[in-house]
Amino acid sequence: MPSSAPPRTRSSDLVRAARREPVSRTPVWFMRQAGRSLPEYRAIREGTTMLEACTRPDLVAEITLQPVRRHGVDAAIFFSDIVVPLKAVGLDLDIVAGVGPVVAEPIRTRADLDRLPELTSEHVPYITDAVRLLVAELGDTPLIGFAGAPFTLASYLVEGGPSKNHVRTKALMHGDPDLWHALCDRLAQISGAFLHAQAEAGASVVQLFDSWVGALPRADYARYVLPHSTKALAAVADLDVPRIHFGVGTGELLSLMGSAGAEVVGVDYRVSLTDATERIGPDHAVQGNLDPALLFAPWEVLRDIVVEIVDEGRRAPGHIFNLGHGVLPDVDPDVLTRVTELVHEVSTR
Ligand SMILES: Cc1c2[nH]c(c1CCC(=O)O)Cc1[nH]c(c(CCC(=O)O)c1C)Cc1[nH]c(c(CCC(=O)O)c1C)Cc1[nH]c(c(C)c1CCC(=O)O)C2
Repeated sequence: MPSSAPPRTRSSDLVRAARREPVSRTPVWFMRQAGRSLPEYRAIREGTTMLEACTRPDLVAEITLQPVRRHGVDAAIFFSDIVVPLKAVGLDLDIVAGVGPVVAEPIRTRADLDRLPELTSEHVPYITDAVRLLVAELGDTPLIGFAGAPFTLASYLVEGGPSKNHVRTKALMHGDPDLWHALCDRLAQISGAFLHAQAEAGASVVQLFDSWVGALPRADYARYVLPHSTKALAAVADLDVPRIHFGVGTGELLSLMGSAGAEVVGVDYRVSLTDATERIGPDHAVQGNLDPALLFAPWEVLRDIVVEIVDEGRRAPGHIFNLGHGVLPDVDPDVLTRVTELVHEVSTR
């Protein structure tokens, strides 16, 4: 199997945990560890829009490294956004601070699909450049590449922006299944190619974010989502990189998500790791699942909860410690450092 990931990260605890191999201690990283919780991030981002920052390899590399230096986490997550590949293929969209991705003209008809060509690595030279810079800097620490999953991307494209109820998305899915599948097939190509570009340039692990898929019942997930997420994950099957698949509110979907092809299933904080492991089965590692809101709780309380999650994780086939969703912007970053140290301390084998 051809491997593009740097061989020196092969024996890292993160990669080993993802492969359900023994680790020296539980690896930990935090979704959204780079970003507004860090004063050094707010300083470096001043005067640059989010999407502009994503196209500058020097900025991307520096922002990606900031939380690794500060917290001593076991992985870097590439600084970018799930909508960057959509912008790269020419779609008119922006990331509005405090709101999220906003699409100028939503995609709702077959003709609209023409505005969404397939992605090749030529669309994203700044991504592969940034990955190469990072891999050189990171040494033994793995870099996690990522993409948005077809459902979550489709939701932004069909709604035109963030949505609470995904009304237009669900109406399209059920009202015009052919168009839905055509849209998601295209998005699976784009996400898969985006993951492939990052892994080929040196990312050691990839994560497919299906953040909003918890809005669906199992039957709809199986029919309208699973084949497309499977295609996106299969796009990196030729590279030696473990895959993580995560969504929010996915308690009812966990077993199906496990069948999409990833080695690791991300678990949000609504389901215990013990229950999640039972649902997903012995062939997958799990990632999670501290409630990001609990980072605001008194340390004595937080401490016990972190220890409990580490203990549950030790009984799972493999465990990567993380939050159950992203870091909230106003969290005290010192708490993240303390959690990292605690996970390492109590899990050392
Ligand atoms: C749904 C989703 C998006 N983007 C992403 C997801 C999936 C993860 C999740 O469920 O949280 C993925 C993402 N977005 C960002 C990262 C960077 C790496 C990291 O996790 O540290 C990652 C992995 C940077 C970002 N992406 C965004 C920011 C904030 C913009 C800024 O700092 O100016 C960052 C650091 C913008 C963004 N982009 C999106 C949202 C909801 C927002 C926040 C809007 C806001 O509250 O301002 C879409």
